[in-house]
Amino acid sequence: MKKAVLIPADFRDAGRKVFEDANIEMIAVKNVDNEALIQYGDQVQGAVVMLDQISNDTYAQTPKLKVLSRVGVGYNNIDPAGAAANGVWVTITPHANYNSVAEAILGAILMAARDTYQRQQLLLAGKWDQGHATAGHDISGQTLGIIGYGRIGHALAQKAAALGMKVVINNGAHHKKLEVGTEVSLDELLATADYVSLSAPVTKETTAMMNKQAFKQMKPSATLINFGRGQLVNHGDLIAALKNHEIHSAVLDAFQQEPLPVDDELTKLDNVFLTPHIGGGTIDAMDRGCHDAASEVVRVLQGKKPQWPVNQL
Ligand SMILES: NC(=O)c1ccc[n+]([C@@H]2O[C@H](COP(=O)([O-])OP(=O)(O)OC[C@H]3O[C@@H](n4cnc5c(N)ncnc54)[C@H](O)[C@@H]3O)[C@@H](O)[C@H]2O)c1
Ligand SMILES: O=C(O)[C@H](O)[C@H](O)COP(=O)(O)O
Repeated sequence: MKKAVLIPADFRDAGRKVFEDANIEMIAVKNVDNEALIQYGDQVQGAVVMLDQISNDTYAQTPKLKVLSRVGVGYNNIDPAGAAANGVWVTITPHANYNSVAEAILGAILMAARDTYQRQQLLLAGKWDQGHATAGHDISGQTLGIIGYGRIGHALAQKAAALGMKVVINNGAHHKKLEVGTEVSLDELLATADYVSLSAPVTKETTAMMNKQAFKQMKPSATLINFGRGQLVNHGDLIAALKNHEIHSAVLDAFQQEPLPVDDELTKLDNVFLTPHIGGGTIDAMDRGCHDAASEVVRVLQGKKPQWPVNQL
């Protein structure tokens, strides 16, 4: 009997072709979430997952399921141990989007350096404010603090250094050999960086690591950039720090609650720039991600170990 997988409706052709070539049937649904997994639980051996939360209770109703393949890197929407306990691999696509995210962060820095978004808002409101005193800084010579020196952090460090930024890096307790930049303590990074960029995973240590205390340690002229996960930041403390001008601004692509409620306090501030989790969402990255995610499913359904598992069976 033909094997079947659950895919999101917008799954790209680059991934569909991998399934077609392996003669695997695709069942497309709007969101591959608990509801869809339960609905097709007696049919599918694999599923491609985006950012929907998958609960451990679901596996009781997915007897054939062997693999949940994430298009993306963060897997805080799935419990890898819970999946493994039910005989389900969880895989990610580590090569697909790190450079795209690094480019997006670089864009955020360049834009924040000139308050570009805020200046457009003023212009559109009829205020031609050329005010030189508040016209921002060159990024060359400024300090970028990178928290989380993995794939994204490394790519970002290279790009920022090439543009003349001073780069300081903190990778928690995991020391890494650096090609550019200097490893510093978290305290030093927060105190010296003009831009603090988050690219660490969500763990016990990193959850809400950017809190009231951390914002007080940052320079009042500094910008927080979060293209990691919303859970890294205490939402209420960030709003207070922005309102009280304890930090200059924030560029945010990830939020504690996604979608960000349209009436969230953040949306009312004029020193923020918000995007809907698009850091790794270029067409190129999604083509690579869908291709790699499908390849992982095919490997598992062919009885092989996946290339990029985040759990072990
Ligand atoms: N906005 C987006 O679209 C988007 C896209 C891709 C990834 N992400 C997020 O970015 C994160 C990083 O992605 P990546 O591919 O670089 O992952 P990665 O695993 O390559 O790098 C993460 C790095 O963080 C380090 N780290 C762990 N604990 C830390 C701590 N307490 N303090 C500082 N550093 C710590 C790790 O040692 C590792 O070097 C992902 O977990 C995901 O949540 C977001
Ligand atoms: O499709 C999306 O929502 C994202 O582009 C993609 O899933 C990125 O996920 P991440 O790499 O942040 O885990």
